[in-house]
Amino acid sequence: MTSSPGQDEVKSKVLVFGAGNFGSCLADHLGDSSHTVYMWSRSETLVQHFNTHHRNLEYLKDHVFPDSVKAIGPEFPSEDVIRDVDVLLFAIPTEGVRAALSSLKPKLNMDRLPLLVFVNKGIETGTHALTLEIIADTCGPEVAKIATFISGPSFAKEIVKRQPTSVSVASLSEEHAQQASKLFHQPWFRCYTGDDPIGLELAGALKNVYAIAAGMADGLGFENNTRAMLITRGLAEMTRIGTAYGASPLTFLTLAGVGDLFLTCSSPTSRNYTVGFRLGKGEKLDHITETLGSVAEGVTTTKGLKEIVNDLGISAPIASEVYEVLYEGKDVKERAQALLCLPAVPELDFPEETGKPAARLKKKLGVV
Ligand SMILES: NC(=O)c1ccc[n+]([C@@H]2O[C@H](COP(=O)([O-])OP(=O)(O)OC[C@H]3O[C@@H](n4cnc5c(N)ncnc54)[C@H](O)[C@@H]3O)[C@@H](O)[C@H]2O)c1
Ligand SMILES: O=P(O)(O)OC[C@H](O)CO
Repeated sequence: MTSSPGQDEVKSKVLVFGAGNFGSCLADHLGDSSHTVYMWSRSETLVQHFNTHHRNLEYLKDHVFPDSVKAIGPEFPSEDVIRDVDVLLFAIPTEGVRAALSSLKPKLNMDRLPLLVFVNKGIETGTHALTLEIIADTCGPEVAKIATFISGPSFAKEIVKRQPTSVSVASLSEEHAQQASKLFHQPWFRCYTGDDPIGLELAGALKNVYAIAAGMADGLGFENNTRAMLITRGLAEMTRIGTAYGASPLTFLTLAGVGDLFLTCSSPTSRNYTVGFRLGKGEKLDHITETLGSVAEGVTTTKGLKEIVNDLGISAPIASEVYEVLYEGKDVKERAQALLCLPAVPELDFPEETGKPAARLKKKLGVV
């Protein structure tokens, strides 16, 4: 596939934080589009091997990366490197974002901020903060207001094979959402922009919890009807939570919402689905996470989501059952049966009170 006419001809310097599946996949994607890419890893062995062989020792092992991608590390990137690039791309799990941004902040040139792109899909445990809030806490509201977020149905191992993929790109700043879209957009990686980063973040984080539920159902031996039920009722639940939070309900019908929910609830390529499937087969959570070899953000997000749902005082039966299995040691089969025995309710019910958490967050950012 050739590049589309009229795409961005300007070549950028990009620093990717995280050399896992998605960090290296996006480094490859941007390097392929002739941008200059630095990829930071905390592993010295990975850095040396990558720069010698153009391969990642730990993730996407079969893939050969273009010369335009150089690994750096294991030390956190220097101020010189950070101030020299146009784009900072964060592809590390949500639990690591606060520490990374705290190290970054003193090195940022606040008079000439780079484009900041976040692709993690999770809710922070303890604070139950979205990444938008973590950015505000660590780097200040001015940085959060221009931060951009990418989410959608996008398995790293398919992107490196140039399987046509589409994602949602959102920011409180339309200008910056456009910039991020322009940077990534290719015929095989199509970007659609939006202005609801809170909804996009919630959609990307929550679909991981429902992917665990879908995996559990498959692991227990349930078939296609059951998976379709979980996807659809999961979407209803995500939309109810997101609307109560203050996101647009329509965001849950985007690539970042139903698109990614479909993908991760129906494929063993999904790590979250795999966690659920293995739980459904009777394995213990600790053993699964120790042997998975990569992060499944839904596991920690289930904890943060529980607090959000409790604070909002709304019904989220599927997420609650996932929480009970993961964190209260309840039996998967017994919790699935409990879900099936819930009384009949109206199919569509939106929360009466909406918007408080998003309003609080926007106030923190100085956005009306
Ligand atoms: N893999 C995918 O297909 C995919 C697609 C879209 C979004 N994502 C999201 O991207 C994020 C990263 O996922 P991934 O697939 O690359 O995970 P991964 O487990 O493959 O790699 C994570 C990387 O982050 C690094 N890391 C972990 N904790 C860190 C910390 N505290 N500080 C700095 N670096 C740290 C690891 O060393 C590793 O390089 C997740 O939020 C995931 O949901 C992944
Ligand atoms: O492997 P998962 O479950 O983390 O899913 C990866 C991406 O989020 C798919 O879009």
